[in-house]
Amino acid sequence: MQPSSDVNQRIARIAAHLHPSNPQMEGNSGLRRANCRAKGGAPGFKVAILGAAGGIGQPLALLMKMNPLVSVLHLYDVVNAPGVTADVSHMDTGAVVRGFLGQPQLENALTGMDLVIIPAGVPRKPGMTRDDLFKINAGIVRTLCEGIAKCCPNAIVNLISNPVNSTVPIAAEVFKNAGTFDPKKLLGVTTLDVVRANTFVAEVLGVDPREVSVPVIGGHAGVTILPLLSQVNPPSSFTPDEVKYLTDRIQNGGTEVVEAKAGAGSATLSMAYAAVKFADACLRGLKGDAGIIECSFVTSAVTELPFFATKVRLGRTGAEEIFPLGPLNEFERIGLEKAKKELAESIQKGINFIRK
Ligand SMILES: NC(=O)C1=CN([C@@H]2O[C@H](COP(=O)(O)OP(=O)(O)OC[C@H]3O[C@@H](n4cnc5c(N)ncnc54)[C@H](O)[C@@H]3O)[C@@H](O)[C@H]2O)C=CC1
Ligand SMILES: O=C([O-])CC(=O)C(=O)O
Repeated sequence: MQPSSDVNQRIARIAAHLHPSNPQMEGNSGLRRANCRAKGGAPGFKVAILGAAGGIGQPLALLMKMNPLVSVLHLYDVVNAPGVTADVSHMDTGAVVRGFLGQPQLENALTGMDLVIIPAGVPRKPGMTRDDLFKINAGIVRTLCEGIAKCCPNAIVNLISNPVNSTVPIAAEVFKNAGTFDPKKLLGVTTLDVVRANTFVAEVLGVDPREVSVPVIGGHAGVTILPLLSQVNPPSSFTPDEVKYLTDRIQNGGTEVVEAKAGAGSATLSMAYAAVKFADACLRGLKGDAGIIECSFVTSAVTELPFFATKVRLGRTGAEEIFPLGPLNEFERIGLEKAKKELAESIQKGINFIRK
């Protein structure tokens, strides 16, 4: 193992000198862009993706580059950021793209950002739980959040890295230690559970998934993913067999993809779609659009747990209103108790990682 300072110095040298043909990379002179009279300062939001060269990061970068609310897009990773940046920067959409490679460039990647999206970390292989990722991803999330606390403490954070049930508490502890914690601005991304629920419910009902809205509460792993089929919009009824089938499939949607990919990772394309759906909702909230409601795993008092996913209203300052669970049927009440038990342990594990 090389000492990390050596590795960091090597990465900095690579970033500064080995990509002279890539004027979007941090560390280059930028002469070409200056010669091109690049405007800069276009209206819109500044967004960073941390883990931008990964399976989620790349399609997420593509989709965020297409978002008209984004004026500046920073792509950070510990590998392959120059290639992804060069590629995405050629798209003829408004956002200016800049790349950042390795820890020495993390602070520049984060400075001035309005929204930071984090899909950095390792994905599951068949047979693993999301909690099996804790060992590696907890440390990655801690480092990245320390950077956010220092460089863009007011940014909204969309946390994708698993296990979300633990990484969100880790991020909260890091921000508390730094004195920058704003519970409204830390949002665990559970949108893929809602996207899956809408899709599977629409299949059962034989309708267009765009017309279906299923609240999914709790957390983002196994039984902590609790779809509220009694609150589907438009109001729909399901047989007990349908409820069981749908609940199982929604709770195990991630595993379904992990097994189908057979060792090549977990959901990336549907996740990038879900991440962009959620990030776009956050940006519309920041812009001042009214009535933006999404499910998210946030600091919450709707149960006795310190974090819980429910519908939230997104506004200029983040998750401005957290909605209660609403009326649950007997099946959902039993599911809620199971979800809370597992969630309590995962949350505590995240908190302990920073406190102990
Ligand atoms: N919240 C959700 O609904 C979902 C979460 N995930 C999670 O998202 C994470 C990423 O998944 P994939 O993109 O498929 O994995 P991947 O392995 O394809 O990409 C991860 C990227 O993170 C980068 N990375 C690693 N350490 C880093 C660091 N310290 N700083 C910045 N970047 C770093 C890697 O270089 C890689 O490019 C996993 O933890 C996965 O479990 C995946 C799907 C859904
Ligand atoms: O299942 C996984 O490991 C990735 C994930 O969180 C999902 O697809 O929901």
